[in-house]
Amino acid sequence: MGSLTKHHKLPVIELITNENLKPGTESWSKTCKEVVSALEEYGCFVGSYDKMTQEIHNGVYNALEELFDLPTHIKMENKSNKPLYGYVGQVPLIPVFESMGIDYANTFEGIQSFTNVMWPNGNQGFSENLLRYTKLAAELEKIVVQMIFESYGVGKYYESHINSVNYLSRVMKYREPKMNENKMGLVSHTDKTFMSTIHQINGIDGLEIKAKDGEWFGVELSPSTIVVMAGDVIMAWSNERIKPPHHRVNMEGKETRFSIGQFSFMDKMVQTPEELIDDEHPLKYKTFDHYKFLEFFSQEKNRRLESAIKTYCGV
Ligand SMILES: O=C(O)CCC(=O)C(=O)O
Ligand SMILES: [Fe+2]
Repeated sequence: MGSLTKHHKLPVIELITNENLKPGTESWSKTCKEVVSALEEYGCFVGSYDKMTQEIHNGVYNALEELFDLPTHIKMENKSNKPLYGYVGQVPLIPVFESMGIDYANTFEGIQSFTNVMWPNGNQGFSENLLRYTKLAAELEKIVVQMIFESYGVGKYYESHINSVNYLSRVMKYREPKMNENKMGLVSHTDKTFMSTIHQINGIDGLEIKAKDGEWFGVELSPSTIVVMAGDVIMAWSNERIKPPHHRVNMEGKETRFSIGQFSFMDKMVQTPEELIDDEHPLKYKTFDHYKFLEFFSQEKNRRLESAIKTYCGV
């Protein structure tokens, strides 16, 4: 594992309800600039969101501990007909990693149908705890997306974009590595999403980001923060104004870590707005179907491409 640099620090952006989160205010415009500049520089930032309370955080913590304590054969019942949406675990390259996916994660029905597979007799506490977080994460992502659309002068497309977004949540456990075991929790990758949010649950850092200059740096996170990250699909949509950062999880010297990622996927064709195409930014991606892109990426032969999205629909 390469060493980490201290040259970079992920920008922390305060997102305060009733202050800078009201469209049209001066404070909103200032925050839009901070958000877009962080995304253009690092592809992600740390959002310090006042609605992300200790209570919501603790609720997710309890939910995840209870969930991962279930027997493996039950966790493996987490299946989906969408590619890469189900249970992941016991992978030889990343033995410490285990994860489950929850589709339509910000809806009652989505959480409920996941809960019913894990606990056929129901588990209301789990569902409630999780839903409070997934709704919040979706809300935060939508605010950030609105800021991006407005900043790039394409606010008129925001409503139709939001109406065709679905959220997949992935709950993740990285157990403490044993001696001589691979310490990598997740290998370097970019997300195949429009955008992602990541919340770290139990105070164990491990997320690392690759800066534009190629240097890797660690991210320190607290219970009230959520990392907001660009995926491959917003790169195509924005005609490469925003690029997804390579990131990984390193468990070297770490205790068991829990996190929850929430990933946005588009239900309609993804197209670069014509306003984002000009002489300086000629069109770089053809219009494409997000789930077909995911299918493409899920094939073994495409998993290690330099940029799956460029190969899939680059002009
Ligand atoms: O656990 C984390 O902090 C990151 C997870 C991640 O990168 C992913 O699920 O794509
Ligand atoms: Fe990721």
